[in-house]
Amino acid sequence: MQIHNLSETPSLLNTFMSEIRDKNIQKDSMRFRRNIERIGEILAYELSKVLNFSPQKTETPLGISKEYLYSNDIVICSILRAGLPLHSGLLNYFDNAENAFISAYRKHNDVTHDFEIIIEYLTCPDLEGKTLLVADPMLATGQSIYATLEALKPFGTPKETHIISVIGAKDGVAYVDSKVDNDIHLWIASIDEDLNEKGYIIPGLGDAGDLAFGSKLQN
Ligand SMILES: O=P(O)(O)OC[C@H]1O[C@H](OP(=O)(O)OP(=O)(O)O)[C@H](O)[C@@H]1O
Ligand SMILES: O=c1cc[nH]c(=O)[nH]1
Ligand SMILES: [Mg+2]
Repeated sequence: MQIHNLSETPSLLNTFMSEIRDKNIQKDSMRFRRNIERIGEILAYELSKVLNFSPQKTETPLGISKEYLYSNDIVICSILRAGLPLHSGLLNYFDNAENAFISAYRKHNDVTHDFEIIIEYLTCPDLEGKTLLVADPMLATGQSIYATLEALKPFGTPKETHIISVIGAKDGVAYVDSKVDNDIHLWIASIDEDLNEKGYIIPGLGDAGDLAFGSKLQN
């Protein structure tokens, strides 16, 4: 896997990262969602640099300009729920992308303190020859992302695959790296050191789905 860890180069992104992690600022759920969306916009811009570009003529009021425009057919697949604001950010920049949604969530067992990945819903266009972006803000153990990539296989073979995430745990990134092909890209804003016993990223930010959309009853 080709890992692009944007925290290696300090930028404006750090301001948004600091706000989503801050235990007081993150309580403003509208700001939290918008910051995840803004991070999605930055990740979209960064990954756009490795797309395929071809020259196109643009007629200005005064002449002809040559622009290099990307020609990839993009499909954005987001993991519910927490993936939704990240999805919006990506879609803000990739105007004509097709869209897929999957409900790969972690079902916690309060007795064993373990969880399993449950996939109940998946809607996806044809992926054959397309550029697939799989978006989830939190890459903790990496099991949700990996389960999603496996679940998408019957929909066709993408030309290229990019995983888009905001915060990953070192071990989760290593897990995904061990499971996927070398040519898959990971675009991520930060890779944190640890995971706790409940599978939360440390220092991380807490529960991204709850911060964006409110707490849920366990089922
Ligand atoms: O890398 P993993 O260990 O698989 O964990 C990451 C997953 O956990 C979170 O979802 P969660 O189950 O909390 O669902 P939610 O989005 O509905 O809150 C997060 O959004 C990822 O999908
Ligand atoms: O730290 C974590 C891990 C998984 N999901 C989250 O929302 N946060
Ligand atoms: Mg959650």
